[in-house]
Amino acid sequence: MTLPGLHLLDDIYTNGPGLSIFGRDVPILPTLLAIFVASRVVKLLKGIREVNGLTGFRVPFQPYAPPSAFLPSAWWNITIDHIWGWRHTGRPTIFTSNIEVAKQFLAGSGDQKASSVTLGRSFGKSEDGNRVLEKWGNNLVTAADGDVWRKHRRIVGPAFNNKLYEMVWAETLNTYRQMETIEGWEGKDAVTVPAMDNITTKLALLVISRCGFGLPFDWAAPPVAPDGKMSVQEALRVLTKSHIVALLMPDWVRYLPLPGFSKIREAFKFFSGFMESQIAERTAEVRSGSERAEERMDAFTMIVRANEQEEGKLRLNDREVIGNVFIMLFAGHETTAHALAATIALLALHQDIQNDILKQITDVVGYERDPTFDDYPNLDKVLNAFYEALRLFQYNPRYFEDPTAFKPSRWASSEPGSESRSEFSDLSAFFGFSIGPRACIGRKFATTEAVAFLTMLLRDWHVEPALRGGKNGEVETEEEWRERVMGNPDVVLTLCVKDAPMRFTRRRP
Ligand code: HEM
Repeated sequence: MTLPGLHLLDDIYTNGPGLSIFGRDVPILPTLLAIFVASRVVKLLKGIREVNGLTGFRVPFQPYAPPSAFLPSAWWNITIDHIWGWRHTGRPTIFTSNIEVAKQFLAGSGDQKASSVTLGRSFGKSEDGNRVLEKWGNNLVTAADGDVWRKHRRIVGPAFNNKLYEMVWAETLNTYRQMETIEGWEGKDAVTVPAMDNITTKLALLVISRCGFGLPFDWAAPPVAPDGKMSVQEALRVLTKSHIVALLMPDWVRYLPLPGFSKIREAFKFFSGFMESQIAERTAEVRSGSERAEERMDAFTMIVRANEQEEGKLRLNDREVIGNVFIMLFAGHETTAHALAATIALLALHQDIQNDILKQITDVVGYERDPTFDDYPNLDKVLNAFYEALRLFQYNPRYFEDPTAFKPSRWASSEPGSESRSEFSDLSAFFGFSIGPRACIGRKFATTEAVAFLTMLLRDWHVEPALRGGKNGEVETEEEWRERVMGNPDVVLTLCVKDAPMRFTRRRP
């Protein structure tokens, strides 16, 4: 290949790894490095110009994307740990805890054009940062362009309706019961769970599998299908567990002979084929107007159904359908699981709040029947605890009095029983699900699951921290437990509490 003045491959093939630029021999690696550095500097300067020199961080790489994700957190490299480290500062930057600034970015149309009025450019989603989430196909989360986003939202939006939330409620109750049976809680007066997150992660995976994908998985996962191959449930589990590797690494890395990679490879291949066959099956069902298609209320089938009603450019192709179904797993699984584990850990540390919530549960539902989705608006104290646990990763004292305190009551409204009361009639200070048109589409999915699970769990079990015994028979204090479990969260896809050891004592026979 010959470019004017640059004879790159010619030289590598004929003279070894040298490079000739304008007739001069230069070493290849330093030259490529210099080109890379120069390109980053140009990008950085362009970025600073686009924000009109707004003060803030000047970093050479897109946070969370490679190579930033693999480099240590430092003043020149922003990672998720960085944001956690600043949680008390409330300092306005591009990574901001200032709600007014955030609103300028997030309010407006899907591509956030409104922000351009103030900041001199369109602040859409970052293509670099989101590319890793497109492994399975373009989707709602990654769509950077407003028209593309609207196309996805038109198809995916209708799937998030009350029928889906009723299904989420019912499946959460089913999963709770399976958990009690299979984890051996039944018939016991007390149970110790070494890591709460393991339970909530499994719960969230099963609920999303059933309600998002329409796959009726069980708590007891058979790793091998009857034909001896990897089961669908096992493939999904492997993909979920390995998603950081799977997402951040280029595809070819999966083919390296490294431990565990053959399983990831097998799961990827297996699940891609499985999803394609599922699309074909569901499309055929929807087209034939079969009873089965009418009965299915899962998000996947609803997306296929909505897509069937579109034509031409407005239709999603198969890869985009898979992308949208799969993104629910990444957007809705860990997030819900970690927030739930944190809520349970915080309730264990605040017995008074736990008792107050229990009182509401028993007043609304009693002990004789299962809670139903109709109870959801009246279980606002349960929901507020979940919101407050999410807020504890957002500490700006300008908006929250006593910001480090766990106070679910700060979200209470004066109108008991109204649907809006726990849905933040005053949304202005709550950013847990983001705001504006790109806010979380799965918010009610997550809150429905959380309220159903917490209602069942807290009605049956009293929750407290499982304190660790020391060498000389000393037992750690609750404060030490809190610091150990919650003081320095892990970063997986999102922030999460460390393994939270919990003790559950049965409240009634
Ligand atoms: C506690 C649980 C959850 C939290 C804290 C959460 C948080 C968020 C946040 C902050 C965003 C905005 C992201 C951005 O601007 O880049 C978002 C978007 C999104 N979330 Fe969630 N989420 C949760 C649960 C779910 C669930 C259960 C689902 C699906 C079943 C889901 C699906 C999505 C999707 C598809 C988007 C993109 C929306 C769009 O761009 O139009 N999330 N979520």
